[in-house]
Amino acid sequence: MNTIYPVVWSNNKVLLIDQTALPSRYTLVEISRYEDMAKAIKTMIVRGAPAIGVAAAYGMYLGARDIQTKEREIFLKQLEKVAEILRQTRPTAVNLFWAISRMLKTAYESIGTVEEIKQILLQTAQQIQEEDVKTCQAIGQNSLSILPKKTEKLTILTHCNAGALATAGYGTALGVIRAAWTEGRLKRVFADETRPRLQGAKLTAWECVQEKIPVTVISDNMAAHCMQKRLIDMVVVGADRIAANGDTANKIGTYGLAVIAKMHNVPFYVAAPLSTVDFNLETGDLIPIEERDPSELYQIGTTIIYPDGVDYYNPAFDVTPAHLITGIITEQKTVKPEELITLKSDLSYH
Ligand SMILES: CSC[C@H]1O[C@H](OP(=O)(O)O)[C@H](O)[C@@H]1O
Repeated sequence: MNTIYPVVWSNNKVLLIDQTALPSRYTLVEISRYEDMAKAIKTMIVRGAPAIGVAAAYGMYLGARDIQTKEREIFLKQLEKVAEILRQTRPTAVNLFWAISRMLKTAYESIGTVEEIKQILLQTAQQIQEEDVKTCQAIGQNSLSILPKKTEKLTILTHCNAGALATAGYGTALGVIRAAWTEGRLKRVFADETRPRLQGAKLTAWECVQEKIPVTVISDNMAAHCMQKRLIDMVVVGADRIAANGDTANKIGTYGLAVIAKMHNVPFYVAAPLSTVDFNLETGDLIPIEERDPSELYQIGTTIIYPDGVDYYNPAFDVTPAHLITGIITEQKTVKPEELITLKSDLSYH
C-alpha cells in the first residue's frame, strides 16, 4: 500500500515533500502562508496536476486564515485576491483551477461567521485531498480489466511522474502500475527519464524503488527502440488537462510516445481523474501550454550544456490527439476518448 503523501496538513501548517530535492534528499518544506504555497507550486516543489490542486486548496485556506476581518463581503473580496495569486502559478493543469473554484464556491455558499467559513474551507481542502486518494485507487482498480491479456507478467512504460508524488497519494499512471503489481500482473516498469526536468528518472524511479517494483530507467530517445524490440506491453501516462473530445495535455514528450506506440500497436492509455477533464474545452488545441524557464534546458545541476548564442524553446507539455489514445482510465470506468463526454454528468464537482 502506497504511503507517499506529497502534501500533508500537520500542526496548523502544510508539509510538502520537496520534489526538487528527490531522489538525493527527502526533505519537507513547511508552508504557512498562501504566498509561499504559490511559490512552491510555481517552482515545482509540489507538482503534478492533482497534487497542485490539493496544494492550491490548502493555499486558499492559508490565505483565508490570514484575512483579518469579521465582515463577510470584505473577507470574500480578499479571498478572491488569494485565488488570483494561486491561479497565476501554472496554466495547464486544470485541477489547480478546479480546486480554487471549489474553495471559492464553498466560501460563497457557506453561511455563518467569517471564522466559521474559514473552518469550512479547511475541511473542504482536506476533503479534496481525501477524495483524490480514493479516486486514484479507483483508477488503479478500473485499470485491471484493460491490462493486456497475456499469461506472462507485463512490462509497462510510463512517462514523467504521475505517481503518488503527483497526486494526493497512490497516483494515476502509477496507480495503474501499483494495482497491476499488487495483482501480480506486473513484471517491470520502464520509466522515461523525461527531459528536461527528469521527473521519470528522479521521481517515478524513486517511487518504484521505495516499493521494490522493478524499474528500468531509459532516456526518452530509447522508447522507440524498446517498442521496436517488443519490450513494452503497454504505455500508461497521466494528464494535466483533457479536452472534452479526449485530446490530452501531458508532459512534453507524451505526444511522441503516443505516435511511437501507435506505430508499434502498443496500447496507449491515459490515467486521470474526471477532475482533470475540462469539459468546457472542445478540443486540445485550446489547452494553454506552460512555457518554463530555459535554464531547465541548458543547465543540469551547475553544468551548462548549451553553447552561447543558441535560442530556446521550453514548452512543459504537449497535446496527444484522441485518435492516438487507446483509452482513458478514470475513477468511474475506462472509456474510449470519444466516449469521455458520457461521463460529464458523473463529475461530482466542476
Ligand atoms: C497525475 S498528473 C501528473 C502530470 O503532471 C506532470 O507535470 P509536472 O511535473 O510539470 O507538474 C506530468 O505532466 C504528469 O503526467
